[in-house]
Amino acid sequence: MSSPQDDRGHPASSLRRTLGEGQRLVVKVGSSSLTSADGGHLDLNALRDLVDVLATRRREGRQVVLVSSGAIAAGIGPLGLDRRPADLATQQAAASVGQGALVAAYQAAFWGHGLTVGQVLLTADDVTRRTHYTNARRTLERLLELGIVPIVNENDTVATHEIRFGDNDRLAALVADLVGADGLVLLTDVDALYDGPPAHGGSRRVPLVATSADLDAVRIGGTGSAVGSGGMVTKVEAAGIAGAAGIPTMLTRLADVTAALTEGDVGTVFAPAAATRASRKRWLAHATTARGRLLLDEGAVAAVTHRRKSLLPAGITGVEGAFAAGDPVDVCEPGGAVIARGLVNYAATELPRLLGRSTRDLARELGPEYEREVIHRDDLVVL
Ligand SMILES: Nc1ncnc2c1ncn2[C@@H]1O[C@H](COP(=O)(O)OP(=O)(O)O)[C@@H](O)[C@H]1O
Ligand SMILES: N[C@@H](CCC(=O)OP(=O)(O)O)C(=O)O
Repeated sequence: MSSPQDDRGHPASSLRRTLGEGQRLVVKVGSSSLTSADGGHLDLNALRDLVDVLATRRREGRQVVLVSSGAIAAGIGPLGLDRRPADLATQQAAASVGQGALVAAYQAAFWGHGLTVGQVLLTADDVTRRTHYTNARRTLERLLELGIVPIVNENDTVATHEIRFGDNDRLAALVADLVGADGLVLLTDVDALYDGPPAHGGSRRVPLVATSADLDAVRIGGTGSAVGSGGMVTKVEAAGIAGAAGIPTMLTRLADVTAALTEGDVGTVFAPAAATRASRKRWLAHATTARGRLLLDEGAVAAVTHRRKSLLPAGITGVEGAFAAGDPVDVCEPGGAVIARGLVNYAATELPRLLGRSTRDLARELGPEYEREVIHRDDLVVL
C-alpha cells in the first residue's frame, strides 16, 4: 500500500490540490450521509452543510455537479414504513415521494446562497446508449453554462432490476467522465477507505491508492448502513472508472470534505490512470451493459488482444444471448473469462451459420455484405 510519499508520480497532496483547485467537480453524496440515524428522514442539517461547501465553490467561480442519493431513504418516513423497502415497486414509490422532498430541500438551501438548481434524473440507458449519452452531456453542459447547480439522481421510479444502477457511485463516475470533470468526490458515512471493514477493530486508513495494486491488501465490503446500497465495492469501482478517464477521486465524509480538498491528510485519494483511452472506448468499457457473449478460440484471442485486430467469424466458437446488430457484447476466451467488449455487427440469430468460416467464403456464398467483421477493432475495447 502506498504511503503519501510513495506515490509513483502522484503525491497525495498534489492530487488533493488538483481536486481542490479543479474548475469542475462532480460531488456524490450517499443516502447514509443525508438521512437521520433511524434512516427514515432527511437530515436537513447535513444537507445544509453540504450545500454550504458547494456554494462556497460556486462563489469562487467553480462549477459543481451534485449526484445525490437519498430519494428512497427520504420516502421511508412519509410512506409510514419503518425501513428501506426490499421490493422494487415499493422502492419506486418511496423514490417518487422522496425525490420531491430531496430536491425541494436542496432548492431551499441553495436558494439561501442565491443559487438555482436543476434536477436531472437519468436511467442507466441514458448513460449506456451512446445517443442518449450525448443528450445527457448536452443538458448538463447547458445547465453549467447557465450557472445552475445540476442535481443528478437515478430515475428510480422507472428503473427496473435489469437496467438499474441501484447505487449512485458508478453513475457519478460516468457523469464525471461525461462532463469532463477535474475530479470526483465521493461523500459517504466513513471518513476514508480502510484496509478492512471499519467496524472491525484494527483497520487502518488507506491515504492513497496510486494503482490498483494498492487494493490487493484491502478488504472491501458492502454497505454498513440501513439505507446505503453499494458499500465500498461500488465506490472503489467508481474511482476506477473515473481514473480510467484521467480523473482523480477523493473519498471521504461530509465533515472532512473541506480539509480533504485542501491540504489536510484525510480521506482517500485515488490517482487517475497514467494512460487513458479514447472517450468512445471508455464508454464501451464502463458505460455499456453486455447483451450477450461471444466465445473465441486461442488464435482469435491473440489477434484481438495482442495484435489489436478486428474480430472475424473464423475465430468464434460460440454465441450466447439474444442481441441485435449494434448491441454491446462481451468477448470471452475459451475458458469463458471476459477479455474484451465490443459492438457486434450481426444479430445473435445470424451468427451461428457464420462461425468458423472465412469472410471471403461467406462473401462469395452469401453476398458482399458478409465480408464485414463481427466486431470492428474501432468498436472493440480490450479489458
Ligand atoms: N474497506 C472498507 N473501508 C471503508 N468502508 C467500508 C469498507 N468495506 C465496507 N465498508 C462500508 O461501506 C460503507 C459505505 O457504503 P454505503 O453504506 O453504500 O454508503 P453510501 O450510502 O454513502 O453510498 C461504510 O459505512 C462501511 O461500513
Ligand atoms: N437512487 C437511489 C440511490 C440508492 C442508494 O442507496 O444509493 P447509495 O446511498 O449511493 O448507496 C436513491 O436516491 O435512493
